[in-house]
Amino acid sequence: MQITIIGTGYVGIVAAVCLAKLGHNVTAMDRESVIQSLQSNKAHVWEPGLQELLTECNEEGNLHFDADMASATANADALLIAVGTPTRADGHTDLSQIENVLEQLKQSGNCPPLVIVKSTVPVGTCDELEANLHGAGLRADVVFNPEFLRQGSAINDFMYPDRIVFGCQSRHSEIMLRQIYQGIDAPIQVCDRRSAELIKYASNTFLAMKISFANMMADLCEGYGADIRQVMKGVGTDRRIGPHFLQAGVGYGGSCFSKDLQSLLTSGKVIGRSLPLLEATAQINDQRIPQLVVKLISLWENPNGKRLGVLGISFKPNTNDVRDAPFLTLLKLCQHHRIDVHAYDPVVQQVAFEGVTVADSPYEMAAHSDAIILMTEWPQFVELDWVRMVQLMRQSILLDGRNVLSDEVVAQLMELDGVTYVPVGRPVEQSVEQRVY
Ligand SMILES: NC(=O)C1=CN([C@@H]2O[C@H](COP(=O)(O)OP(=O)(O)OC[C@H]3O[C@@H](n4cnc5c(N)ncnc54)[C@H](O)[C@@H]3O)[C@@H](O)[C@H]2O)C=CC1
Ligand SMILES: O=C(O)[C@H]1O[C@H](OP(=O)(O)OP(=O)(O)OC[C@H]2O[C@@H](n3ccc(=O)[nH]c3=O)[C@H](O)[C@@H]2O)[C@H](O)[C@@H](O)[C@@H]1O
Repeated sequence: MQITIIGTGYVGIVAAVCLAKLGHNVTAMDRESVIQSLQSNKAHVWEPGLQELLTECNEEGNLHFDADMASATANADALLIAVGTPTRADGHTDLSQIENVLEQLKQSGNCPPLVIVKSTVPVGTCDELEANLHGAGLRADVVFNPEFLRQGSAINDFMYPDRIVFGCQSRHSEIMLRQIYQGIDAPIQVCDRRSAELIKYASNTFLAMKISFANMMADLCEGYGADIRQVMKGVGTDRRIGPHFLQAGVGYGGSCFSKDLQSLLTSGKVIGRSLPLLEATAQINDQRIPQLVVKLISLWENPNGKRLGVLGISFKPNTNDVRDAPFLTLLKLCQHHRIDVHAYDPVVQQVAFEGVTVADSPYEMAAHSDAIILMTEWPQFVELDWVRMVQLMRQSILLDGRNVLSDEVVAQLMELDGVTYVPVGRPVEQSVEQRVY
C-alpha cells in the first residue's frame, strides 16, 4: 500500500521505517531541514535501532522523503498524521499542527481516501476533522489509530504491540487498516472513533496514576521505615495489578504523560466533570522534585554555592529527549537556591539551558561535588565504580532517585567514612562516621 506520513517526530519516523519494513511504499513528509537530514540518511531523533533501520529502508528503496504536500500525497492510498499535539497554556490541546495539515491537504487538492490520525487528540477531534474535509468536498474516511510506543523501545513497541486499536466508522476503512498492519501479530480492537480517542488518554493517565500511587506509598514507607521496593513487589505480583509502572522515584516526565493528563482534565471540565484521581496524580508528581530538593538541602547547612552532580538529563534512559524531563525542574530549583549544577548524560551532551555544566564523564561530574542525584536508571550508571565516585566527591551524599544501586554496592559504600545514601521510600543509610547515637 502507498502510505504518506505527515510529521517525522518520534512517532512519525518510527511508523515510517516500520511500515516500510512491513512492505509498504512509504513517503514521509516534514519541514525542509528535517527532510534533508533524512534524505542524507541521518536520523534526526536518537532512538535505539532507528539509524540502522533507516539505512536498511533507504537501501531497500521503499521509503521516500518529501517536504511538499502535493507531491508527497500524490497516489497515496492512506495518509497517516503524526504531528505534535502539545497543551496550550489554558489547558486545551493545541491542534494547530493538525489544522495546518488539513489546510495544506486542501490546497494540494490530493486527499487519499483514508486519513489515519495517530497523533493523540481529544475526544471528538476525528469527527470534526472528517466533517471539515467533507465540507471542503474531500471524501476521506478519518480514523483514529492511537500509538502506544515508548521512547527508548519505540521500534520494538511498534512491531510487537500489546494491542492495535482502530477507531473507525466504516467496514472499508477497517479493511484498509488491517492491510496496513498485516505482518504484526497483535490483537486488534475495532471500536468507534470517540472510544478510541479516549482509550489513548485513559491508557497514559492510568500509567501515570500507577507511578503516582507508587510515589505516594514511597512517602509513607519513608515515614514508617518500610521499603517501597518490597511493598511494590508484593503488590505487583498480584496478577490483577501487575508489576509494571510501580517504580517509585523522581516522578514521571516526558512529552506525553503530563500533557495528556492535562488534556483529559480539560476534556472533563468542558462537560462539567471533575477527574479527582487525575488531579491527585498530577499533584503527587509535581511534588517529587521539590521534595527531593528539600531532602538535599536538609543535609547541607547552607545550599548556597554547593556543587551538585546530576546523573541523567533526559526524561528516561535510552533517549536524548529532554521534553518535560524532571531534570529541568531540578535545575530551576537549584538555580533558585544558588546550587551549582554539573550534569552527565550518556547521550545528551549539551543542554540549551543556562546554569548547568555538562561533564564529559560521570567521574568528572562527581569530582568536588557536595552531593550526587541519580535521576535516570541508565544501566551504565548502576555499573559505575561507586567507591571511586564517592571518593572523588567533596561531601559524600548520594541521592538515588530511582532506587537502582544494589544492596551490595550500598553496603560497600557504608564501609567508607562519611557516606550518606538517600534512596526513595526507604530509610536513609549513613556510614559509621556520620551516625548519630
Ligand atoms: N513521543 C512519543 O513517544 C509518543 C507520542 N504520541 C503522540 O504522537 C504525536 C506526535 O508526537 P511526537 O512524535 O513526539 O511529536 P514531535 O513533536 O516529536 O514531532 C512532530 C513532527 O511533526 C512535524 N510537523 C508539524 N506540522 C507539520 C506539517 N504541517 N507538515 C509536516 N510536518 C509537520 C514537526 O516538524 C515534527 O517533526 C503527539 O500527538 C503525541 O502525543 C503517541 C505515542 C508516543
Ligand atoms: O503517549 C506517549 O507518548 C507514550 O507515553 C509513555 O511512554 P514514554 O513517555 O516514552 O515513556 P515511559 O516508559 O512510559 O516513561 C514515562 C515516564 O515515567 C517514568 N516512570 C516509568 C515507570 C515507572 O515505574 N516509574 C516511573 O517513574 C519514566 O522514568 C519516565 O519519566 C507510555 O508508556 C507509552 O505507552 C505512550 O505511547
